[in-house]
Amino acid sequence: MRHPHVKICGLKSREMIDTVLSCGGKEVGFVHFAPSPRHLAIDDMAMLAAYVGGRAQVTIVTVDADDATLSAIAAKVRPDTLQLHGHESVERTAEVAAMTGLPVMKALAIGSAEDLQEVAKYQTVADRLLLDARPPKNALLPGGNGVAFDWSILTGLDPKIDYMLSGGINANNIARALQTISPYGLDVSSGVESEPGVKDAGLINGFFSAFEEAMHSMEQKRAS
Ligand SMILES: O=C(O)c1ccccc1NCC(=O)[C@H](O)[C@H](O)COP(=O)(O)O
Repeated sequence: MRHPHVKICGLKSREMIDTVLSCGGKEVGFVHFAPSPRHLAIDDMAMLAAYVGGRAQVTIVTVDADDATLSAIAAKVRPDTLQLHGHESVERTAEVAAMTGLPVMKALAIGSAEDLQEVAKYQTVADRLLLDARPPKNALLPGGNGVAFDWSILTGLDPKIDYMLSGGINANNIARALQTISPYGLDVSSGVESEPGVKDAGLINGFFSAFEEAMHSMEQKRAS
């Protein structure tokens, strides 16, 4: 049984990075998208990435960013992964990977079984896929909205395709998510916030406890 790797996204401070690392988080995400309450300037992301210092993977979230922005992120922040969370086409995704030389994670919105066709297209050019909920109507952000989708849709996915599950995951639903599907990674943001953009150490600890408990009880069930 695989033990998914957890990414906590939208971190903005050293203190919260420390909390995530002490809980066993393997990846941290910084958001570079001005309308987001989690937005960070490139220099601030570079400072926090240096603070992480290889203790976890660093992923930078961008939304339809231009070449100059992506090049500046690659040069100054030097993340492990660039997350493309906008309407980047298959061609643009390949272009960004070639231009920056960085592994690219393409976020795809999932709302129905038809959306799995997009997964098949993008998995040929993206190093990783993040399967997220469709943003609610009139949402200002394409991600980080705290909404979940029907995870059972993903049971129709080719089992050879690795993906990170995202969208509305929290301490209360993580057990159900893991009973439904087996992603290689989990991505959490709003579920560990006290208000949009404000991470909460208690909620981060609570999420990791619920995650480990869910894994433990599934492993015990398998063994019995
Ligand atoms: O989090 C944001 O503010 C954000 C803004 C613009 C594009 C993407 C954004 N977040 C991307 C993420 O990877 C989130 O962690 C993911 O959508 C899950 O968020 P949530 O449903 O809040 O857990």
